[in-house]
Amino acid sequence: MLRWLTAGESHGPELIAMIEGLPAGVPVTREAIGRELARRRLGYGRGARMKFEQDALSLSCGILHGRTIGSPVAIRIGNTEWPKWERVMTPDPIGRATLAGGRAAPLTRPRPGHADLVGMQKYGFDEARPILERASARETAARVALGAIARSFLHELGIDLVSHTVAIGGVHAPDDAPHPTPADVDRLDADPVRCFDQETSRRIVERIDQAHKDGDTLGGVVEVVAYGVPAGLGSHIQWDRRLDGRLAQALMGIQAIKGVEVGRGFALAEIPGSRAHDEIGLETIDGAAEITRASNRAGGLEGGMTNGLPVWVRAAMKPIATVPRALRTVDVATGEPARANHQRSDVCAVPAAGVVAEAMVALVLAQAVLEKFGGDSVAETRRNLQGYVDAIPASLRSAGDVDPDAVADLAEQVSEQSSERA
Ligand SMILES: Cc1cc2nc3c(=O)[nH]c(=O)nc-3n(C[C@H](O)[C@H](O)[C@H](O)COP(=O)(O)O)c2cc1C
Ligand SMILES: C=C(O[C@@H]1CC(C(=O)O)=C[C@@H](OP(=O)(O)O)[C@H]1O)C(=O)O
Repeated sequence: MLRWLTAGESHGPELIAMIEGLPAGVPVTREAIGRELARRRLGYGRGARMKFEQDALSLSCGILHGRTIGSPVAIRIGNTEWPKWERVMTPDPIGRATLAGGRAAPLTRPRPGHADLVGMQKYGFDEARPILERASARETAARVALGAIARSFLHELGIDLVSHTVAIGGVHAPDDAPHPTPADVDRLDADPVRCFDQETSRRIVERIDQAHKDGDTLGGVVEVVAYGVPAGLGSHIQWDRRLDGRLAQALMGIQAIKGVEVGRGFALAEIPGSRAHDEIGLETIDGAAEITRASNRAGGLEGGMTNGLPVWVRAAMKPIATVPRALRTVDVATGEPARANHQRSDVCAVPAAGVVAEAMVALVLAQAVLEKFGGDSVAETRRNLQGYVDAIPASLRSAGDVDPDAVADLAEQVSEQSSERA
């Protein structure tokens, strides 16, 4: 079983990530993980901290000469901000009274939308510091590091992922905008908001500038597409084995993600079945008849299982909770109405959330691959996968990838449906 955990506070000395259950032979280097961590720091609209803090990465165990050896992998990501926080965040029982104000001042004005208030209520604290430290999305650096390893494993099996920004602050890429493939990752990462459509990107940057001027924050929507995923990961047998449900939890488990969509998700609820599903056809390819699909509105998942088409999921992020034009709250120290704590913050972290979403999808897919195919070495997993694919009878063979979404087609159907309703 592939399982992973993270530990660490936002302003603590380090984040720690651990993953167990990977086969031996997965290529892993500091450079490759470092590249993924750097991608997570990208994005127009991120706050001051991203400019001066680095992810100080070290690989503690489980990797020898650039490959996993089958034992647990542990990763350490040092917070280079630590020296400034060493006293405030010390694990030693120094007593709060010995700390002066500034960074050490109790955070008694909980921010609406963050974990502050409910965390204080639940864990019995009179200020938010012990809550926000772990609720902070600083933790996502640890997940991205783990995701980099999962990606590498998937890549060995011909599975590759890409993520991109679909919308920020109400500015959407057109439904018929082309979809990126893994070959487009560099181009996407070079874009200030990781959006594939240049005109949308330009308008999003303007929108972020406006929010910044207004002392406001923004959310948005990201999409992850995984190519080369074999049919049959996940299962229809029990609710908790459905891969769509597991992906939804993994995405919803990212800080500030409030909605998840599989394939055309919500749009499918608007149209009749005759227009919503991916019709099955036959095509002769190299002299053999193969099963084809006219579209991929289901996002590569039917009955909780992958169906051999690209897996396609979206996640909606709420706006950042630390709004510069601070929201109304209560100062729990005085019992008086107040404005929420605000020091510094991202205006928008949607592009980074896309990279985190990619990592979470990679981890869940790697877990599902290992459940189905097992293997103590990558070579064994590959053999098992190939054996399974080869054993599918000719009459059930699929032609493989189609266009990932047929979005334009569906958009047309949705607007037809709206005009029918009107
Ligand atoms: C990559 C990323 C960066 C974030 N940066 C900030 C930030 O700078 N300030 C903030 O208040 N929230 C930030 N958030 C969101 C908070 O972590 C989130 O609002 C908080 O955990 C509560 O959300 P929840 O209700 O989903 O748990 C960020 C989230 C992500 C994914
Ligand atoms: C540090 C990261 O993100 C942080 C996530 C975050 C939050 O509240 O979620 C708040 C901000 O931190 P601070 O309050 O110290 O300015 C972000 O910078 C990171 O992504 O590496």
